[in-house]
Formats: sequence, structure tokens, C-alpha cells
Amino acid sequence: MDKILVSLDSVNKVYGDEVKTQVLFDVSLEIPQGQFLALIGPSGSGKSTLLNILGALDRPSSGTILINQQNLGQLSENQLADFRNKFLGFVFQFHYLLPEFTTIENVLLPYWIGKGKPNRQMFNEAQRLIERVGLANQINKRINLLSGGQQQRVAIARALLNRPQLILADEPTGALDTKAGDQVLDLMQEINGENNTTFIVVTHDRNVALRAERIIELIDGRICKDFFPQEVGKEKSIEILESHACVWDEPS
Ligand SMILES: Nc1ncnc2c1ncn2[C@@H]1O[C@H](COP(=O)(O)OP(=O)(O)OP(=O)(O)O)[C@@H](O)[C@H]1O
Repeated sequence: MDKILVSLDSVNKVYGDEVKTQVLFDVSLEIPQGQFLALIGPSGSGKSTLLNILGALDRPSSGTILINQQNLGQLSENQLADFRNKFLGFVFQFHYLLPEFTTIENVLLPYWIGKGKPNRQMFNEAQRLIERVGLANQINKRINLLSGGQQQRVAIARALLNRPQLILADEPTGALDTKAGDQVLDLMQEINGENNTTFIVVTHDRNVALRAERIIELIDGRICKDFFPQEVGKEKSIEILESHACVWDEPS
């Protein structure tokens, strides 16, 4: 049994001071190291909010979150930033790449910002990762000359630079056509297998979700479904995804 990497206990999130909107309700969840998890749910169900909390970019209003046995609630803002740098990698749909910079400059950018000029070892590591994501020929090309799929692979290489234990991806295939999306997903799954890196991937795409090891569906800020698509089989998984299993009382 793999060790538990992420553990959420009764996480609630409320936005607003005067007018309060509760977005997450008692979310409890354990994610073992090395799991490839898809987080799905309708628009507004709280996926990004949960991902931001998992990524230590936002704090829950109540409840606890442990990553690698570290209670994030006990960390200061600076410690959280440090934690993010050391343990987490982010791949977002609008990947925050700088279009005027080259592939390798973009991969090294977070290091540059955090720690200063990269040394030869870091440079070699960036080069290795760029080769790993299949972009050896594009290493010195400006980002805005790459395709959407290639740019997403640059974002993955960048997320891997610190050898994170957990990668959080928000709609990593959302802006891509099916073929490019499949390739990006293949790459993430290969990295997951090679390094035992844990992945949490937010997606609207059922086909992406079905390739994950585990699917969690949020409905109105609560976990509605939590299952293992490969174990139950594709047909049954689609049945589960299509069933309207969760009807919650209106929040008071
Ligand atoms: N900073 C905020 N202040 C107030 N409400 C917010 C804030 N951020 C998100 N919300 C609300 O929280 C709810 C959940 O939003 P969230 O972005 O987490 O959903 P989502 O499932 O990621 O949606 P989508 O798939 O459309 O990106 C929405 O009703 C949204 O309007």
C-alpha cells in the first residue's frame, strides 16, 4: 500500500465577508502517493477552488489539509510559498508561459525567479526534461512559435523541474485538439509511471477522466462520486458518470 500523500479532513470553503457563499462542504479525501486522479464536475462545482487549496494557493475556511504529513494550516505565507516550490508542480490551461522567451528560458523561469541565475546543473536538468517531453528540436525556439500541444509540454517540463511529488493540472488538454490532448495525457501518465509522481487533473473531458486511475466528481461543492474506472470497466464507468446520484439539500 502506497503511503498517503494528501489528506483532506472536512474541508470547507466560504467566500465573502458580508454575503457568504459556501463553495466546498466537508470535503474529506485521501490520495496515495503515485495516484493519477481526475477531478470532474459541472461548472461552478468547486473544482478550481479545491485545486487551489490542494496547491497551497488558497486556504480552507475550516478543516485540515496534510500533504506529505505537513499540515498546511500551520504554515505562514512564506513557508507555503517554499512548500509549493519544493513539493508541487502546476500545469494550467493558460500555462503562463512567456511568449517572447524560448522553451528552455520558460522551463527555467520559476527557478530564475525563485533562486536566481541557474547553474550548469540546472541548465542540464532543464535540457533533459525538454528532451523528455519530446521537444529537443525546439529548445531554443520562442514559445509563440510552438503549437498549443507543444506549449503544454513545455508547461509540463517546467512543472517537473523541481522534481515535485504532486502535480496539479487544471484542464491540461482543454485547449488542445484530440490528438494533441491524447499526447499530453500520454506524457503525464508516462511521467506518473516513471517517477511515481502523483497527479491531480481537473478536466471537463470524460475521455480524459476515463483514462485516470481514479475519478472524483464534485457536485455543488461536495464529493458525489469516487471510483476507479479501470477496475469497474469502461461501460460501468460511463454508467456511473451518467447517473445523477447526488442531490443535496439546498445549503441554508
Ligand atoms: N474568489 C471568489 N469569491 C467568491 N466566489 C467565488 C470565488 N471564486 C470562486 N467563487 C465561486 O465558487 C463557486 C465554485 O467556483 P470554482 O471556480 O471552484 O468552480 P469550478 O468547478 O472550477 O468551475 P469551472 O469548471 O467553471 O472552472 C462558483 O460559484 C464561483 O462563482
